[in-house]
Amino acid sequence: MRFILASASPRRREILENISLDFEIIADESEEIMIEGEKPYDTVKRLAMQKAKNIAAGIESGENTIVIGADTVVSIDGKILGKPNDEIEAKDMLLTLSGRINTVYTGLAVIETQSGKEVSDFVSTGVKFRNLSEKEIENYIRSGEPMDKAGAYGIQKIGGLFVESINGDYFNVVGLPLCRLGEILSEEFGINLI
Ligand SMILES: Cc1cn([C@H]2C[C@H](O)[C@@H](COP(=O)(O)OP(=O)(O)OP(=O)(O)O)O2)c(=O)[nH]c1=O
Repeated sequence: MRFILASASPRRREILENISLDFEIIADESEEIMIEGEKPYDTVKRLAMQKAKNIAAGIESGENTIVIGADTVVSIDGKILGKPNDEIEAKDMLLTLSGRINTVYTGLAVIETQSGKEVSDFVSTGVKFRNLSEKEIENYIRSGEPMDKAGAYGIQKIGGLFVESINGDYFNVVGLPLCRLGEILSEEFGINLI
């Protein structure tokens, strides 16, 4: 079985490398469009499926291939926070997150090329931030870390200094809900990673 991760995210890559899965990376470059009023779990499932489908469409028939797509957003106050467009937006996001609980949603999509079977799901994790000072937010933005991350933070690096606790799967916050992925592969595709 051939595995393809349809993602440019180094975090997702690392999570799969850590379980010794033999996989290739083909990133989908298509635009991620937000739809007003769409629920965060629908957004992440839709975008994960878009990424997986775009890559699966380019796979030549031959070896049976599993294509995995994922998409992550942060949600707070009923609003979806994607990646910040600039440092001002990053600061706004971090001020909003300070001292409160946000919910991270990651959508997963798995496609098997030979059967054409498609499965998608999502996982959510609550993340509690301690109070952040203006100086800490400014220093964090200066580090460059927030700019390519949903909600303007990365729990796995410097952003971990802000996270008091989480409720749910840590890997889901980083961008790939590993436990759910293993379950989907086993239950829906008969593939056991362990
Ligand atoms: C909340 C949070 C997000 N993130 C990252 C995960 C994702 O890489 C990114 C959200 O952007 P995504 O659009 O989900 O993914 P991506 O653009 O990095 O990669 P691709 O579209 O090719 O799959 O935010 C962290 O690394 N740590 C965190 O704590």
